[in-house]
Amino acid sequence: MILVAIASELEYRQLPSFEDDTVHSAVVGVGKAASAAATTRLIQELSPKLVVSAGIGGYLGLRLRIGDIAVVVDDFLADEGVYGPGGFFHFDTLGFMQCRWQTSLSTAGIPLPVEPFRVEFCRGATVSSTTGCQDLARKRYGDWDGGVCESMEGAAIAQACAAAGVPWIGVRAISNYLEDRDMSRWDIPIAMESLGSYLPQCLAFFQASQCR
Ligand SMILES: O=C(O)c1cccc(C(=O)CC[C@H]2O[C@@H](n3cnc4c(=O)[nH]cnc43)[C@H](O)[C@@H]2O)c1
Repeated sequence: MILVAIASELEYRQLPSFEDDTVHSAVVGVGKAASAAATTRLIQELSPKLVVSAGIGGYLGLRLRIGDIAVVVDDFLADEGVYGPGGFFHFDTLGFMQCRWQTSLSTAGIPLPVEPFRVEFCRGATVSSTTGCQDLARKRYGDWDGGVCESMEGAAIAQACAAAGVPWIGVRAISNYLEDRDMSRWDIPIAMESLGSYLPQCLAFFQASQCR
C-alpha cells in the first residue's frame, strides 16, 4: 500500500480521489512537527511500502514554472541552526544533527506530466517559515546546483520514513517562486490542477514498478 501524505485540508480537498485498497491518502498537517508526528502514526497503523509526500511548493531555479512538477529525491532541513552575531550557522555544518535525507527509490521511468507542464527531479528544502525574500532565497540556496523546491513538511516526512525504514518520495506542484513575497503571483489552483492530473499517473507507476 502507498500512503500519500498531504499537508493541508486545502490541498486535500482539491485533489481527485485516488483512494483504493492500494492507495491511502491522509492530511498530515502543515509544518515539520505535525507532518512528522502524523506520518509516524500512519506508518505504524498502515505499514505502507512507500510514502509519497505530495502538495504545493515554492521554487528557485531555472527549469520550472508555476504548475510544473518537482519530484523531490533529496530533502534538507534548511533552517535548523543557530543565529549569532556572525550570522546563521546551520546545524548541517555544525554537525549537530542529521539534516538531509535521500530517497532510496529509483526515479528511472517516472512518468512525465501532461503538457504544458514539466517535471524536474530536484532537491527539496524544508523550512519553518516560507522564504518570502529574494535575498534570503539566494543566501539559503544560491550555491545549490539545479532547482530547489521548498516546502514546510518534506524533510520531516522523509525523516519519519527513514526512522521507520519506509521509502519516500516528494511530488510537489509549484505554486510560487522563492522571491519577494507577492501573493498575486502565487497560483495554488493551477498547481493543484496539475498535481491532480499528475499524481494518479505517478502512483500507477509506483504500484506497477516498485511498490506492489
Ligand atoms: O504568505 C501568505 O500569505 C501565505 C498564504 C497562504 C499559504 C502560504 C504558505 O506559505 C503555504 C505553506 C504551505 O504550502 C507549502 N508551500 C507552498 N509554497 C511554499 C514555499 O514557497 N515555501 C515553503 N512552503 C511552501 C508548504 O509545504 C505548506 O504546507 C503563505
